[in-house]
Amino acid sequence: MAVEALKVVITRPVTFVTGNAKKLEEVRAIIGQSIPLRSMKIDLPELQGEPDEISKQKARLAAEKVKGPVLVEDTCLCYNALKGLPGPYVKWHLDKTGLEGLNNLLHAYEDKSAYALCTFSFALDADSEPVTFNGKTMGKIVPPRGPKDFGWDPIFQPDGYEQTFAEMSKEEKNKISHRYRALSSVKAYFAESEFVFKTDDSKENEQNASDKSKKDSSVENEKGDSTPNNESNKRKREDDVDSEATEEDGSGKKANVEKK
Ligand SMILES: O=c1nc[nH]c2c1ncn2[C@H]1C[C@H](O)[C@@H](COP(=O)(O)OP(=O)(O)OP(=O)(O)O)O1
Ligand SMILES: [Mg+2]
Repeated sequence: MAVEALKVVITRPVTFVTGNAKKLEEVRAIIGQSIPLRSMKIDLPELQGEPDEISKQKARLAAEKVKGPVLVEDTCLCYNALKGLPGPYVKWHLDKTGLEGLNNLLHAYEDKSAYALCTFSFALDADSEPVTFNGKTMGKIVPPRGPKDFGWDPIFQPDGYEQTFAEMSKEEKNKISHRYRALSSVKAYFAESEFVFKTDDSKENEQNASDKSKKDSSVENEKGDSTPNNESNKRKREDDVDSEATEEDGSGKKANVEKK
């Protein structure tokens, strides 16, 4: 039948590939059960270019490693006075100069307005062209306020709010964030798509999810954790995904997509 013929059966959950445990936490909270999702910690290269291209390229690299359907995202913090910079390079600025440095970048400018931009890409497999989804939240850059457990949250105050992202509850941030907005489009895409998930390891995913969220919240700020292969890691950032969510999660399984 014509309708049947358009369906694409996906027999493995979508693998969200990230090295950042805080992102993963938010993605899980926002996506809920709407898309079968597992996670894998791979530190994909920090690429250069326009946000959509960076995100698409991340998806291609992730799909090559996972050999199955993947979701990735790249996050930018864009200052209007600096024509969108630091943008995708915010991670380096944060790592090298911290929140104060990110704030001082705007010292010479009146205009403190900025936006947070999240760009997700989904790739069915390494040979498929990734599909991209954007979400943007407008705000301004302020001196740091609130807990410092996730990136530049303490210096970003969204428009219409007196609190920075860091000062808000997770629930509140997840209702208005760049990530939430981009994921709304991701969810709509899957809801309207021809994809039918027939995964048989949903139990395993639930297990992964609850294990990880427990660990993520308990390892913050801790250095030198006890993960066996961690000794050679130079510095484990507080927002790294727990290395337990390793490549073991998804590799070694066979073809995941079959067209009807
Ligand atoms: O909602 C957010 N609130 C505050 N800070 C955030 C947020 N989302 C990402 N960030 C930080 C993490 C990194 O310093 C940079 C984005 O870089 P980005 O390459 O996308 O993230 P990442 O390398 O940590 O993880 P991934 O392995 O998914 O690439 O902004
Ligand atoms: Mg990255």
